[in-house]
Amino acid sequence: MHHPPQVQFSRSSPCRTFLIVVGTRPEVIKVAPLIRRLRDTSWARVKIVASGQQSDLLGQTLAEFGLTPDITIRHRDASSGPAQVASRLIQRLDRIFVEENPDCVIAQGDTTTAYAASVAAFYQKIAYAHIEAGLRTSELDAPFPEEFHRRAIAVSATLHFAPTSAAARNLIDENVPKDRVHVSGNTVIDSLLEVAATRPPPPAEFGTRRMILLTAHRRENFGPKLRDALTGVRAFVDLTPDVGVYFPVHPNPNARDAALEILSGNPRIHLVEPLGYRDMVAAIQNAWCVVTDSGGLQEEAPALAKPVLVLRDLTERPEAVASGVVELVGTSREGVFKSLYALHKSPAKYTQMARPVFPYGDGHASRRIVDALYRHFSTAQERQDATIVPLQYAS
Ligand SMILES: CC(=O)N[C@@H]1[C@@H](OP(=O)(O)OP(=O)(O)OC[C@H]2O[C@@H](n3ccc(=O)[nH]c3=O)[C@H](O)[C@@H]2O)O[C@H](CO)[C@@H](O)[C@@H]1O
Repeated sequence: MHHPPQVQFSRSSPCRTFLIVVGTRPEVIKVAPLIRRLRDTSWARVKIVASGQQSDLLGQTLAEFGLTPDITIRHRDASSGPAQVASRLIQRLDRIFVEENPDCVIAQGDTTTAYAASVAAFYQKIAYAHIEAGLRTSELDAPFPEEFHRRAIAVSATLHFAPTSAAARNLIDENVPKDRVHVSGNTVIDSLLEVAATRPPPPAEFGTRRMILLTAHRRENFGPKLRDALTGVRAFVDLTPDVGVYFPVHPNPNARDAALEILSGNPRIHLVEPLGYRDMVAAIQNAWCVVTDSGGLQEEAPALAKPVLVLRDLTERPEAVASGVVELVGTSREGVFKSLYALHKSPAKYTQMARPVFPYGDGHASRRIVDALYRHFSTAQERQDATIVPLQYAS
């Protein structure tokens, strides 16, 4: 990955307008550093559209990052299946895109919001920049419906910002033109390193025990798979007195009900409300290991040298698995129990998995994206007028 030059733009450059569409907590965490960098330029006008895909978590995360949406989509219809949300959003975003007439729509990841924004942008012939492009599992329905969203977005996006070279290769293999694919790193590492550097204090319940930081809310795990996986965690913790669990429980009732039923009643297991990002980073930094089905945590925990056991059979993030710091353990009770037991029993295994690795970025992804956006959306004359100042990077 090369370090991009910092571009100082000519004062005479007219602005380009970017509409950034977000709908969920992880999208906000991942676009916040990009919004800040774009707003720091003299040539980009940025507007935030909050899609309302998530209600509370979206608002809380925007507030934590000091972001105020310029446009908020409110949903009178409470039905929340992907088809209902996608169809409502395509219509609403279409109208917004006509009214705002941006030069480019930017969206992140694989949510219904990112997908609906790509369809609406396509119909209005507006450029679409996809952040975190090219992640793929080999199965269209795992994760569901996110894998479909990613693949569909790639068909119509104008610019594809891939976090890794493997993700870029996936896109090129799908015939995305090479010059539209940029390996930027994942912007989540920009957010993570910035917050981690402030050394936020650990949550009160952490104490001195070895704490498992647990999160689980993937739609394809809801039901028996999630219950099995949580039962494996419970059995391990009941048998291992020096271990505890810290579980910020997702508000989705499918996740919440299973968590309360299976994990309540052990004083070493703490079920807590979703954490703000600062508290979450502190929890990762102070955890013994992370057990999760989340995508973001597979990217963050390796950078903070924490072993990750993934409650899935497949991952679109093979890089950290290949480094030996992330293990796919599936969702069977025995599999989850055995993996935790092995990590606890073998200091050599733990040391091998508790190494800092950075396959997903170096904290400078947003700079690379801003630089590529400038190169794409400026004219040759504007570029000629601009002064290019190489950035000094800390080693
Ligand atoms: C299928 C898949 O992998 N899709 C992913 C999915 O996101 P996810 O699975 O990563 O979603 P979550 O687990 O909800 O969020 C994670 C983030 O939230 C932080 N966090 C968590 C709990 C908490 O209490 N407080 C917090 O602050 C945590 O540290 C992390 O940064 O959609 C994204 C958007 O498109 C995609 O990028 C991404 O591929």
